[in-house]
Amino acid sequence: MSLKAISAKDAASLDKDLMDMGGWSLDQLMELAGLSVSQAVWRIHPLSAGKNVLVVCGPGNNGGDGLVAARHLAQYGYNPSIYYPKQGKNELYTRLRTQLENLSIPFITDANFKTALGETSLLIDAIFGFSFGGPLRDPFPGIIAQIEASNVPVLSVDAPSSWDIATGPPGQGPGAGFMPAALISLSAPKPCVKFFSGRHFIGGRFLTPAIAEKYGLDLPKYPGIDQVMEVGVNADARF
Ligand SMILES: NC(=O)C1=CN([C@@H]2O[C@H](COP(=O)(O)OP(=O)(O)OC[C@H]3O[C@@H](n4cnc5c(N)ncnc54)[C@H](O)[C@@H]3O)[C@@H](O)[C@H]2O)[C@@H](O)CC1
Ligand SMILES: [K+]
Repeated sequence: MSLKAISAKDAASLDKDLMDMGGWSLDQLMELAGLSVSQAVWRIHPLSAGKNVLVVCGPGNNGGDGLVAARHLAQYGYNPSIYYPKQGKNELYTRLRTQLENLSIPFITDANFKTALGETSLLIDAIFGFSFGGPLRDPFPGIIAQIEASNVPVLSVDAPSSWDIATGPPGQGPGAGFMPAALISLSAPKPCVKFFSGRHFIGGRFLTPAIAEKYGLDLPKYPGIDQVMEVGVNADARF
């Protein structure tokens, strides 16, 4: 199955429509987005495959999705840890951080990132989503390069971080060889999905038929009560 993609501009506009006209708050959308990320983890990396999950969060809402996912993962029995090198200003992130600290979920330091990378069995890339625009600014070139050089399987949230949302991986430098093992697109795939090979999921079960029609999207047919649906698998998939 392949779902229609949405541009970065339309994805931002869709979120704005949901919040300005649809009665949604950002907290609600992020909660469902993060919940779907946690369910994708359960699918590709059950507890029996390893409980340590390193969640790398960026400064925007993609990072917020990672914080929410980490909370759910802890409730499922995983041992998430968070690397949050540049916390954004929105008070929502502070509240999400408090929720995680109250579950004793560790926030690791810059100095401990390399060690944490060596100790995890899965990395969630919640660094950048559809608002990313290259080139990478500090401290992210070094972080992406370390993730790329590691053998840790990665689940990317909404887009592989460092990839241009329209044109995919950068031609050179950090991210040029970055290929996450799995990707969860939120609401709809972004155009860069055509450069991705691996297991592909869709999540963010909150679109209405009217919104889907306005943006020319497919409404995913989520089975039962699932918040996530697998939409494609490439022969190279590493899970
Ligand atoms: N409808 C949906 O599907 C929803 C999507 N959400 C998430 O929200 C994301 C979009 O969030 P945002 O618009 O906050 O943006 P992002 O989280 O994609 O990134 C924006 C942040 O990254 C920084 N940044 C951008 N380019 C950079 C570069 N080259 N080097 C260093 N830093 C850079 C910006 O300064 C900003 O702080 C989506 O991708 C998705 O993960 C949810 O949280 C809410 C609902
Ligand atoms: K990402």
